[in-house]
Amino acid sequence: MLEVENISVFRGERLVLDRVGFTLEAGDALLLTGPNGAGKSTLLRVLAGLHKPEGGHVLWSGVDALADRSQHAGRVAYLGHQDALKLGLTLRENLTLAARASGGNPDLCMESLNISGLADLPARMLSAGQKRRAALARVLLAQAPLWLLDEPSLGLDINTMGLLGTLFAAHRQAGGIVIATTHVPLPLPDARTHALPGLNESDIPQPLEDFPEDDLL
Ligand SMILES: Nc1ncnc2c1ncn2[C@@H]1O[C@H](COP(=O)(O)OP(=O)(O)OP(=O)(O)O)[C@@H](O)[C@H]1O
Repeated sequence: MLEVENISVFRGERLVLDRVGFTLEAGDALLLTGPNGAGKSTLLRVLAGLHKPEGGHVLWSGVDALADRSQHAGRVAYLGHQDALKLGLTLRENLTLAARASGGNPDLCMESLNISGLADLPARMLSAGQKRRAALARVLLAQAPLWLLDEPSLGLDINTMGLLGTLFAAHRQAGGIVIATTHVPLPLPDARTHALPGLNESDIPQPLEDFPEDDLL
C-alpha cells in the first residue's frame, strides 16, 4: 500500500537521507529510530508531502503520492514535534477548527484521549502532556489511513501510553498504517523497525571553525 523507494534528502550540502526505502501494507506499523540528527523527522516530513526529496518516490496503492500533494494530505495525519494548537482558543475550539477540514467528531476524539474535561480551557492553560493528548486527538480527527507521528509519546504519562496503545491497535485493525519516530519503546507490538544510521561526527559541519578567533570578539 505504501512504498517508499530510494528517498534521498540533502540539508544544505549534507546528504541526510541516502536512498531510504521500505514497503508497508494495511495494518503495518514502522518505528523510525536512529541518533539525534539522523533524519527521522525529515523522512516523516517527506512522507507527509511537506518536504520535497532530492531523489526517490513515495507510492500509495501504486500511484505517485507526492504528485498531488493536496490529495495526499487527505490520506495523512501528521503529528510533528510541535503540538500546533492555537493557544488563545479552547481545546474544543481548536478541534472544531481542525474538524472543518476532516469532518471528524471533536467530542469523540477528546473522549478517546480522556481530555473531555479540559474542552473549555484555553489551550495555553494545558500542561505539556495535555497538549500532546490534544494533538493526538487531532490525529484521530483526521480520519486518515496513514499516521505519521514524530515522537508521539513526548510528555505522556503511563495511563495515556496505554490509551495510545489502544488507539494504535484500533487504527491498525481498521487497515491503517502507523509510522512513528521514537527514542523510547512505544506500544506498537509487531512493529517493524527502520534504523537510520546518522552521521559521523566528522561529517557534521562546524560553522565557526572557518572564522579566526578575533572575528568572534
Ligand atoms: N531546517 C533545516 N535546515 C538545514 N538543516 C536541517 C534543518 N532541519 C534539520 N536539519 C538537519 O537535518 C538533519 C536531520 O534532522 P532531523 O530533525 O530529521 O533529525 P532527527 O533524526 O529527527 O533528530 P532528533 O532525534 O534529534 O529529533 C539534522 O542533522 C539537522 O542538522
